[in-house]
Amino acid sequence: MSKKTFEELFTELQQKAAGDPATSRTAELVQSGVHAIGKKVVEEAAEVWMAAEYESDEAAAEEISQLLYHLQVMMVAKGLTLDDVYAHL
Ligand SMILES: N=c1c2ncn([C@@H]3O[C@H](COP(=O)(O)OP(=O)(O)OP(=O)(O)O)[C@@H](O)[C@H]3O)c2ncn1[C@@H]1O[C@H](COP(=O)(O)O)[C@@H](O)[C@H]1O
Repeated sequence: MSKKTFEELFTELQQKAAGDPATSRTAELVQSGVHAIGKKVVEEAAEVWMAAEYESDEAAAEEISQLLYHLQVMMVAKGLTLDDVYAHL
């Protein structure tokens, strides 16, 4: 299992965003644009809900990680930083 913090993942995604879509899912998603990323955010959010209600804690944790990943991709695509978001916490 790979382990990284939320902040470490965000730094990695910022670097990957301008990379090769053939080898980076992040680059592929960022190039596909906010509309396509938004659909993934909604899809992953629904999967979090279903896993939390009907599946194991491990499955819920995995779906939550995928939602956090796609939220970060949206932030990168929009040019938002962690501080932009943390300002509202
Ligand atoms: N944490 C993630 C991560 N979480 C989820 N995903 C992607 O989200 C997908 C999960 O969504 P789905 O189950 O809907 O997958 P899918 O059905 O194939 O998606 P669609 O193509 O059909 O939309 C996974 O298959 C991955 O492609 C992630 N892709 C990358 N990362 C991390 O991001 C970093 C950069 O990755 P690359 O940009 O690929 O180099 C690395 O540290 C990765 O570990």
